[in-house]
Amino acid sequence: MTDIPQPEQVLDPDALEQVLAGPGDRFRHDYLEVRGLRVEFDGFVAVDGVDLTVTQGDLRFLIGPNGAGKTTIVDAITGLARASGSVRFGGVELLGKASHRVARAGVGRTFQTASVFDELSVLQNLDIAAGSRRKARTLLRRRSAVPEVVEQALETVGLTALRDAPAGVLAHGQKQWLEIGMLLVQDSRLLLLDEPVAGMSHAEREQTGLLLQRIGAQRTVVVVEHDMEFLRSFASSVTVLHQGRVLSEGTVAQVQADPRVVEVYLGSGRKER
Ligand SMILES: Nc1ncnc2c1ncn2[C@@H]1O[C@H](COP(=O)(O)OP(=O)(O)OP(=O)(O)O)[C@@H](O)[C@H]1O
Repeated sequence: MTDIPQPEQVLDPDALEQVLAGPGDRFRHDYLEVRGLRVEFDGFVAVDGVDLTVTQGDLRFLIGPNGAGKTTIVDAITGLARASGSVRFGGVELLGKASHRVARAGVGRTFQTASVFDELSVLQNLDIAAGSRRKARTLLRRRSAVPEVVEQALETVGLTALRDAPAGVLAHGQKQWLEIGMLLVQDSRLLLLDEPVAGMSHAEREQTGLLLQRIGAQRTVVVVEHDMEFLRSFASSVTVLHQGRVLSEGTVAQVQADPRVVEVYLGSGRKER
């Protein structure tokens, strides 16, 4: 007689959850909810009661004139600027947390200037971001076995062929992609990207847009950007800020047709970047 497994032997709850959860399911209930966000610098109110809801699968662009408060919002979300109000992601309150704890809650950001280690290889940069516990000596040695998460990130950002190249030799766009890859291996489920296509060629911008769409299909992505052509091609929704407040929000077509947006941001006198 064959030994028939008992139900409790078959239904290991952890294994079952893994089987039931498709690859994208892990992100499905993620959303960013900002309420009444306020940031003050020595009496100057840079962010003045901002509400923002961004759901997983949305590719949200934050735009507005210089000084509108876009970067300060990202700083507040990531624990780099003291703020009041509320910022929740995945049900976790982020305000008041130190930036490393915000990162641990699944929130990653890039800066206007890419911050990769130029003398280390693409792979080593990703390894460090993955928080590998291997000793520095082993970390710096070329290896044959690459963790799957790193392999996947290389593939996603299109840098597989350059994995052993020093990051310093990468083109400007490739460095930005490496930084995005570093957020992926850190398992950031919310990505906040500050002017990711600034200084990129047209071809690099196109590739970056497609990359963000791929990532944005699963994760929650907020892009701070001035490049209107890029926005028109890739944004699924837009929030327009002006003097620390939300001026308008909607699809690209809706905000472009909003007379207040035309007046303060898209007006004929404004030179598009
Ligand atoms: N650390 C700081 N101390 C004092 N004021 C600051 C500080 N950081 C930002 N500000 C001010 O807050 C306002 C918002 O700045 P912020 O950088 O968020 O604007 P932005 O919309 O990102 O602009 P840009 O498009 O030029 O990057 C600006 O008036 C800026 O001078």
